[in-house]
Amino acid sequence: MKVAKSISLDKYGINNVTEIIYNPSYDELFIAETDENLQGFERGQLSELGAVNVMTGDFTGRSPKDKYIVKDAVTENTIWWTSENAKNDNKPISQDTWEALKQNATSELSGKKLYVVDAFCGANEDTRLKVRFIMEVAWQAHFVKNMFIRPTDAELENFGEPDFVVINASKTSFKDYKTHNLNSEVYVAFNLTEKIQLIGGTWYGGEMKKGLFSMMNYYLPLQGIASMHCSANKGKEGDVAVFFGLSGTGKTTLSTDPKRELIGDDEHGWDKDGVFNFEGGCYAKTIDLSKEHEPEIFAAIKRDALLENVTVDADGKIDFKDGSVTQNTRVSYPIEHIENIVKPVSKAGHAKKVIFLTADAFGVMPPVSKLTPEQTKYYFLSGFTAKLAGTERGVTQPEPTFSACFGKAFLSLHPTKYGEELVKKMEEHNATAYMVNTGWNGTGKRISIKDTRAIIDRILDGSIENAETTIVPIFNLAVPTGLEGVDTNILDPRNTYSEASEWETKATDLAQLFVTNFENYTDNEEGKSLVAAGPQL
Ligand SMILES: Nc1ncnc2c1ncn2[C@@H]1O[C@H](COP(=O)(O)OP(=O)(O)O)[C@@H](O)[C@H]1O
Ligand SMILES: C=C(OP(=O)(O)O)C(=O)O
Ligand SMILES: [Mn+2]
Repeated sequence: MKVAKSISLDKYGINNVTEIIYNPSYDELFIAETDENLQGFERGQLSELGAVNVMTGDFTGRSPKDKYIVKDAVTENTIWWTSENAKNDNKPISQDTWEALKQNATSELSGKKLYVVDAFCGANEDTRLKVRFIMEVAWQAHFVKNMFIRPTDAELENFGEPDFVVINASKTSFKDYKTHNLNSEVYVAFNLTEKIQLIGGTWYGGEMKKGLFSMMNYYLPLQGIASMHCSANKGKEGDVAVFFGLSGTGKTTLSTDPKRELIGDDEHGWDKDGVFNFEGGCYAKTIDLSKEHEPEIFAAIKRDALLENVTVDADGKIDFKDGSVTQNTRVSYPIEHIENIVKPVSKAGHAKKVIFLTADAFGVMPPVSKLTPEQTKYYFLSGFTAKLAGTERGVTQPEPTFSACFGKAFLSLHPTKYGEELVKKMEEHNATAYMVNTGWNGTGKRISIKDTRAIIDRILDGSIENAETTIVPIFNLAVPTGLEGVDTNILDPRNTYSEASEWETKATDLAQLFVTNFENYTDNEEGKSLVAAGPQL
């Protein structure tokens, strides 16, 4: 323990704590999480790459159905609440239910030896949250140390009172959920007045990371700052690119580019000075991970990285191909495990290129399209992709989905708010947008990482602007007819089918889904005017 601190957890309702391990070092965490006396999911296993692997039990992905926000004077008129006509994951709970959940979590943690980790969410001092994580499981302390911004000793000394507190009681769950009309024993609950997140019943690390993202998505747009579910990197000329996309579309894979400095792989803000990371680490998918296709991520899996739900045999040998526990196998690592990163603070200038990643399981979308400003707004609000199996509970097959702003599950405010903030920044800084399909085409196969990387290179070096384009009908998307380093046969998706009419049938079906989904946004003039930028039947 570098900083000796006397912290009382009584104010959170956690009493009689026997010991507090405060901001432990990586070495202390390693010893604690591999302790042979640990049982069950608490115990990590050392793998051949030096990283410890942990299993998270039933919950190997987020559980959006168990997410709740206390509806009170602070949130009543600000949160984008779920409604019968427009369902989302922001389900209201009463103060009474909150008290019951808090009682459940705090009584689990009372009387125990606990870990407390203080860290930052957000790279900029003026908008970051000082977050305190409280938990009884060592590897969870390791996870948040990897994922959030690690304060220096001096910053820790002056940390003061946290802006937000996360109480993780994953070992217990809420048996009395039916009385309170909740979905299950599991809870991921937020109180914006008390500024506390409670977790019970799920061990999935992603709940802590994405929970705070939802909170940044609340606070930043209200201050006129774009808050984005995207990765970001910076080229040699200082040129910044952001890559939006739902889980599994390639944010982490494609932003980790040895030619460019990584800013971050998942959550960013865009303010008057530029793009900045919320996090201090990355959370990469490891299913089918190969040294050949993703060498930087592979190399990041070493001591201090933390594997989740990866198959490791008794000798520590890893099988990244095994998805028998979940398709959503993961590794978290501090961003410094990637060699080419923006240092010392994960921030850079304004973005010039905005890329929307979609993993289209229908085989309709072109691998790359140039978007007009109107199409940019339309496709951002639509947030089309296929949900891949695993990251959310219950999703076992790729499912076509419209996830507003490419991150509906994490939006605390109405989607149009995120659209407004993004468009404002893009217009101010002359940024252009592209849609990149990292999913499937008429061949039935996923577009190769190699082709996608070459497409991204041509967007980022600007050469795509010189390419001739053709308009793909129905969607009216401009696609280049040739790009250096990219298989020409795949650029127009119609050419990947033996009969172009097969594409047309699928495209018509998908266009219908777009049109229906966009009805969520046509209750005002601005929304109505965007319909013309979408697919036309
Ligand atoms: N063409 C492609 N582009 C990007 N990723 C691809 C592609 N084909 C397959 N993949 C795989 O898809 C997954 C993308 O996941 P990831 O980059 O972690 O997504 P995200 O960060 O958006 O959740 C990785 O497992 C990657 O290996
Ligand atoms: C960690 C998650 O997302 P992503 O795949 O975008 O990193 C998640 O949705 O739980
Ligand atoms: Mn990711």
